[in-house]
Amino acid sequence: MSNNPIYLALDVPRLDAAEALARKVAGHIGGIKLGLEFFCAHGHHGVHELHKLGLPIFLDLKLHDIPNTVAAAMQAIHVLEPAIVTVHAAGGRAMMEDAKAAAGENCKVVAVTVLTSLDDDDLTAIGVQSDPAEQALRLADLAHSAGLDGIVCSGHEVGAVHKQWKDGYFVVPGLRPDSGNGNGDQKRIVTPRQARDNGASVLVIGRPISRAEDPLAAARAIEGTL
Ligand SMILES: O=C(O)c1cc(=O)[nH]c(=O)n1[C@@H]1O[C@H](COP(=O)(O)O)[C@@H](O)[C@H]1O
Repeated sequence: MSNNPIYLALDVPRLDAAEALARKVAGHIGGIKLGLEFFCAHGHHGVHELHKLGLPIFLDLKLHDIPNTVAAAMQAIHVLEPAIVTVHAAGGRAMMEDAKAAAGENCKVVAVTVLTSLDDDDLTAIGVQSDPAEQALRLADLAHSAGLDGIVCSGHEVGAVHKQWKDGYFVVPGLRPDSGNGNGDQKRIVTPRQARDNGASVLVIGRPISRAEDPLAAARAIEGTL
């Protein structure tokens, strides 16, 4: 497996376009992240097609349901041999324990803590009194004690989480290489280099590569900053 921490988020609607993009930048990424948009549109077939590139697949399904349902969903994706799968930490300890127990032996299960699209006000609006940093730490603790491999958080929190969970596996999205890139819907952003320096294991990058005028040049440039 490559040491390159960049996982390209293939949030593009067409399968042929997703394949072409991944093929173009394959030498400058360490894996491919297939999320809800991709999976809802292309399902197992799409994942099988992308496997042909020979890169590790991160299946970002953000599972969040009762433990029995999440465990069954984990079993249903075994055949896709994902390297990483996401669940929501807010699903609770039992859900995370059952998700991990149902996962394949070589599959890391990581828990989303606080989405990078949320800020303090958004948390208040959903009844969370803590700020994103406190909430991410609390949910990281819960994920750790439930036996998960790691968590998903922003580059702002990953340093503190890393301090208390030394051998955790930390997935960091919400990355923008420079101020020229629009933040879009992301509210808690850092640069890929900052995330790496703060202890990220995986850097999830989508639009800064997929929407770049020249995706290959963008991927190369980001890789060069690490
Ligand atoms: O689990 C994720 O990957 C994820 C968690 C999170 O808190 N924020 C977040 O942006 N993501 C994903 O990371 C990717 C970020 O995409 P860009 O903002 O285009 O780089 C998307 O595929 C999101 O679904």
